Amino acid sequence: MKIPFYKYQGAGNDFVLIDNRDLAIDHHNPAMIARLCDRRFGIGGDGIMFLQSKEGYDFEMVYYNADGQPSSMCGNGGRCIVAFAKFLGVIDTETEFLAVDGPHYAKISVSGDWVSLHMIDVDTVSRDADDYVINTGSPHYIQKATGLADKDVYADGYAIRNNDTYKAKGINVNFVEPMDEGYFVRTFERGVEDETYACGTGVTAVALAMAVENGKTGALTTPIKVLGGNLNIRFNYDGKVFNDIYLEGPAVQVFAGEVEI
Ligand SMILES: N[C@@H](CCC[C@H](N)C(=O)O)C(=O)O
Repeated sequence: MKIPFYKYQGAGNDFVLIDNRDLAIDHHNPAMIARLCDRRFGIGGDGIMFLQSKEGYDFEMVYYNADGQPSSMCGNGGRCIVAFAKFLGVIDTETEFLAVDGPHYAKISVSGDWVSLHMIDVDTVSRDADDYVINTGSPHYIQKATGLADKDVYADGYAIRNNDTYKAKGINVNFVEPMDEGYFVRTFERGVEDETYACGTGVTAVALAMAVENGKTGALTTPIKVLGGNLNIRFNYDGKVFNDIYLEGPAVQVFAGEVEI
């Protein structure tokens, strides 16, 4: 059967988007999902999302990683599906939708290509030696780096993601270096098993870790440059809990088509 699809990217983190409000597509099919995300044999993407109806919400976000497996929250995916919902006429400029980690509020620009996404509160910051481990909807490892532009992020990220501590459940690995008023971040993503051009829950975790690292509290804003563009994270931190966390950045439709499933 042939189905329509849309391709979106948020700071270079790219996704296949499918309108499944009529539940015509049975997406519990890892081989099909992995084939659609394959960059040579499919459409190509770091993940795929199905927009579905959900009582009490504007819509539900059903997310799969490129490996075909359902996973935890995708921040850039969340921003892209909000842009998709606006494109479909499901929402106007504000929304409350349901994702795997719970309800999310988001606001989208009138032009439809800039999304500010409310993320879950965070009350736990763990350490692994000098590094940080934080769950912002997905699990993240954060390590400071120097010379990040030239770092072998695949090799170093792969080694941490597959060490004895993290191998079974997996973890996303973020390397961070100060830059201008904010930071430069590169991420090795679980479920893609490679470096991606951006990771929304990842840069959010980095911003929180750097607040702890630098002893900063209050209303904070952290601009972050990634391989695919620029993202911004706003939040409040009282020294114990991070709340009112917003992940902000571009969410753009790249092309549309039909694909055989
Ligand atoms: N790219 C995402 C994260 C997607 C989930 C991740 N690969 C995982 O399985 O933990 C983002 O923008 O947050």
